[in-house]
Amino acid sequence: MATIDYTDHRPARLEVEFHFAAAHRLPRYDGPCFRMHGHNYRFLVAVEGDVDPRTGMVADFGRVKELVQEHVVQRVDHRTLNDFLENPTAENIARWIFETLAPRLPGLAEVRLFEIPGCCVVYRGALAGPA
Ligand SMILES: Nc1nc2c(c(=O)[nH]1)N=C([C@H](O)[C@H](O)COP(=O)(O)OP(=O)(O)OP(=O)(O)O)CN2
Ligand SMILES: [Zn+2]
Repeated sequence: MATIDYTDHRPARLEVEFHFAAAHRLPRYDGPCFRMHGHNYRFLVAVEGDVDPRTGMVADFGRVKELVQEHVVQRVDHRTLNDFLENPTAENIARWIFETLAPRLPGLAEVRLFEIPGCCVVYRGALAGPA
């Protein structure tokens, strides 16, 4: 049996993947994305923290899945994103997902959103201002 020193708390990061399909248009875009069109979005939610010595987990994958499904996926899947975001770029969608989850998901570290295969945005919350 492997030996782990459980009193030596170590951080870890978990990531859970989600999908939704939605329509959007970019009202300030000079090109085809100005017109209404759709994407199959994919996003990863990352949670960081110390591994609980009793459970051996940072957070329960199942609890993360429930929270994100309820508060994000069910609100955007098969919807028009412009109904609640004025300019639904990948950057703004990732930020909206992060800010929706942050009060509900302790340890939320990052949202990585793929709008089209090979192109993603990473949002990590507000950057620290000058000291
Ligand atoms: N930084 C960003 N750039 C672009 C965004 C965005 O949200 N953030 N969004 C778009 C368009 O909405 C669209 O999602 C991407 O279009 P495009 O690059 O044209 O990719 P397609 O796969 O749809 O088209 P191809 O011409 O086949 O590559 C644009 N940029
Ligand atoms: Zn688009």
